[in-house]
Amino acid sequence: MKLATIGVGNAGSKVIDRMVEFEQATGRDLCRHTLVINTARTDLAKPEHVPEDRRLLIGETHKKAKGHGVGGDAAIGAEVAKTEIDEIRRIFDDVEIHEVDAILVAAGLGGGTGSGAAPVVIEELQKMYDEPVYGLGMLPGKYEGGRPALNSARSLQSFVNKVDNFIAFDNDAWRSRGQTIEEGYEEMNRELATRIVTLLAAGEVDESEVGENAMDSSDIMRTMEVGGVSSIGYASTDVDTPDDGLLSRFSDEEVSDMESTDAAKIKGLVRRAVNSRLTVPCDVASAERALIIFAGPPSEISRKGVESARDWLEQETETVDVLAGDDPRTGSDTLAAVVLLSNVTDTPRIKEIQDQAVDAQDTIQQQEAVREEEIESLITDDNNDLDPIV
Ligand SMILES: Nc1nc2c(ncn2[C@@H]2O[C@H](COP(=O)(O)OP(=O)(O)OP(=O)(O)O)[C@@H](O)[C@H]2O)c(=O)[nH]1
Repeated sequence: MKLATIGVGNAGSKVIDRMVEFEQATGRDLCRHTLVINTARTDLAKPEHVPEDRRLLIGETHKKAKGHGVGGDAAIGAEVAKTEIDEIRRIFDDVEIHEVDAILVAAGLGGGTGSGAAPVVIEELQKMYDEPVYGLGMLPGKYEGGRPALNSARSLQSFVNKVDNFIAFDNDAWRSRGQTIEEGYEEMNRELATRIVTLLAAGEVDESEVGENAMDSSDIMRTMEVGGVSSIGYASTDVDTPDDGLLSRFSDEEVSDMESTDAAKIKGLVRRAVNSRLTVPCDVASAERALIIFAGPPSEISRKGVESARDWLEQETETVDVLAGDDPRTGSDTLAAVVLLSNVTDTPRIKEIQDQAVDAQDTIQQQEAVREEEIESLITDDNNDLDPIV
């Protein structure tokens, strides 16, 4: 697939930056256009792989943002994006839309810029283009507290209603002990970039000289067209590509045994991808559609293995809509299986965030009411004998 990628806010921009890094390191060419949008000048300087002229600062003249971010206030994030929508639209004008199959908008949903501005950007993109717009959202950890949970629960509604498919990443599930927050985010962003690029870069070449089992962009888009929330599984293994003539040295029986081992390896890789940490933990059986991509040297991708892996996933997901195909990467020293579970409706973490958000909203409302009473009582004398000057 060929993508235009847009990072909104700090987390969204960092993930897009890591995607570009990963695709360059692995010889892929997924992100044909990149753009990052932020309300904080310092955060806008962080990406290492996004050209200077593809970074847009919004809210510089807003009385609260002033180029320093919106401090977690999603309403300001949305307001700033709406006010500067002409500027945002102008920067999209440079995107040669016929060169891309889809647009991906990434954001951390716990902050103010990502949660507030990204849905405004998505709404505009949907008006401007016919191509699908996908969302990629990082859900805040429970430990971050009520405000990020409230931002993300509300922003999730906007995202899912406006995008063609929303890929979720749960920071809680990916948190490791013994790391600073920055180290943790760095690792998460690399893991996420690996999954997204391995998935979406399949079928990026139009005139595929490779076999008929190659996954096509339209297959990926078909799996995602059901909308809702999606999760991604991934597993990889190192490969030792044998000499081409190696098999001829073995008997037919030996070759057949080796093929069964290869098939078992392929199936095992897919089981590992689904049973290890998904981008957002979910009940696999609640997926509406699924897709498996094998990225690696063609000689490592056993046909029998692909078929049995697909059969296995059909049973796990309880759906017949499971596609499996290759992304041949000759010369690659890894074989990866990436599994897209599209429209998963049973994701406990989203329920948890909503509960935390409702509690936070109640607390905020109560605190506001109490605060007004307390200020009133502080500035009023006991018998209310005094009047304000103006
Ligand atoms: N996975 C991941 N999540 C991050 C990272 N940085 C921040 N987050 C998450 O994203 C949320 C939003 O943080 P930021 O992206 O810094 O905030 P913002 O959207 O720029 O908004 P403001 O800072 O309020 O202007 C946080 O609550 C975290 O949950 C990151 O590098 N990786």
